[in-house]
Amino acid sequence: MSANVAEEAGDASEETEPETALETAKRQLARATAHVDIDPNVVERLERPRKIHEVSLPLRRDDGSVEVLTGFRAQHDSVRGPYKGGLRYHPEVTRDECAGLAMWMTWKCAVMDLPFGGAKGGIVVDPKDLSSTEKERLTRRFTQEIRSAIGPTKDIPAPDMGTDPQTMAWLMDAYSMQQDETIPGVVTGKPPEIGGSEGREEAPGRSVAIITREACDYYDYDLSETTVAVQGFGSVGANAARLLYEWDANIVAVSDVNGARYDADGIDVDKIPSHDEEPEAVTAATGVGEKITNEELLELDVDVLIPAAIGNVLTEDNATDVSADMIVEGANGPTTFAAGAIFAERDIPVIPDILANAGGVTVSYFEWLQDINRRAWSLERVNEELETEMLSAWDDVRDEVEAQDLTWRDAAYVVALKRIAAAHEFRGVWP
Ligand SMILES: NC(=O)C1=CN([C@@H]2O[C@H](COP(=O)(O)OP(=O)(O)OC[C@H]3O[C@@H](n4cnc5c(N)ncnc54)[C@H](OP(=O)(O)O)[C@@H]3O)[C@@H](O)[C@H]2O)C=CC1
Ligand SMILES: O=C(O)CCC(=O)C(=O)O
Repeated sequence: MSANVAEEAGDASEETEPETALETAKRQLARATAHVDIDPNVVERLERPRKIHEVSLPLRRDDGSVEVLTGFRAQHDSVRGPYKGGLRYHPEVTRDECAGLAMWMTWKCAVMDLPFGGAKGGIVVDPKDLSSTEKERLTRRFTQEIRSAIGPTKDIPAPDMGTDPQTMAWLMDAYSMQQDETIPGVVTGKPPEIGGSEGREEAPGRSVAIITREACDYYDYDLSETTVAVQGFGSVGANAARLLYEWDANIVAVSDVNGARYDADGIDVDKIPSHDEEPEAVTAATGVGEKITNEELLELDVDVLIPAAIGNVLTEDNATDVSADMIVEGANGPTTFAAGAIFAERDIPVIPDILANAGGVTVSYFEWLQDINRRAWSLERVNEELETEMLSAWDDVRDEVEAQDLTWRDAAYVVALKRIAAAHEFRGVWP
């Protein structure tokens, strides 16, 4: 273990409370700044979001009753371009979670060298409790409430947990109606029929698969002999699992919210519907391996573990029991700061979310370009350009890992912070 890593691992023993995404993001930032020459005033500015919009959302239910829900849009930093990031519908959304996720979007866009800053939004609601018409009314109301904060050159939402291309279509339509003109570039992740990009839905999972493939190559694993466990079978998890399966990896476990399916001989993941095709279908898939819990999946003795569902699943409580040789983060923030330190101490490489799942925002950028030019790209072109961008980001991060003997997360932060610091330097942050 390197001196840097050993020093960082020492912090783990003090962790007691569960971390919020914002706390994890701030601790990660503080640790990474030690490895990059950056003005402390810029760091102080980056420790907090620039704005958080909080809105009340009256929702008329189909039965006529009314409920008032809460929504957020956190905007972290826009020095490199308009704010960019997903919109999440989930019962555990909080102000701090949106702030932490917005921070991660700033780093993610900078790691990929995209001309965007970071944002994230959310509504505190269980989307499984909403009918389609309720979800549409809620999305239109949210758009109405945040209309002055978003726009193609201001802040561009996209899908995240609990939202999908249809949600983005409603958002685009509501915004366009308010502005009295059709403005496709206000959101990405729309259906291709209204200016969305081919390949956007599969993109975060595709990038997770590409980065897993590169990491296996780097650590000398033959992909066809690599065992992989994937938590979550949604936009990220299912697409990553399916592509890795197509590339001959041995997917031994996949999961949904209710539990996981495990087969040491491998699972044909094409036979299981994704969350989008049918929620909770993994555990319902009879005849596919044995049923285990999500907690057991995280501790399976596999080559690669891909947490691709929710945040904070790898904590100091289970980090010592994780038996995977490598972790590739499909979800945002699946590893707490304390767990990250334990993995560093145990020499388990963790390829961070801000690199691994960045294919989503990268194809969102392609979509934004297509909207500006009013010209669609073919799926083949999208996937080719995504591959190029992912390999270039992988090389940038790997170079920092090797140059400074850093963890993969610290190295990705260094790549991002150098670019953000340079932009702040040129633009000037002080009045
Ligand atoms: N969509 C995107 O563009 C991007 C998403 N991400 C991140 O990836 C993660 C997953 O997002 P996405 O794939 O879009 O989400 P989806 O809503 O498409 O899928 C989520 C999946 O996780 C499962 N799940 C939900 N809650 C739990 C839980 N408590 N324990 C275990 N599994 C659970 C769901 O199961 P079930 O079917 O049973 O509900 C489903 O399989 C999030 O962290 C998101 O921020 C990152 C980059 C881009
Ligand atoms: O596509 C985007 O703009 C953002 C996707 C997202 O929210 C994420 O990468 O976490």
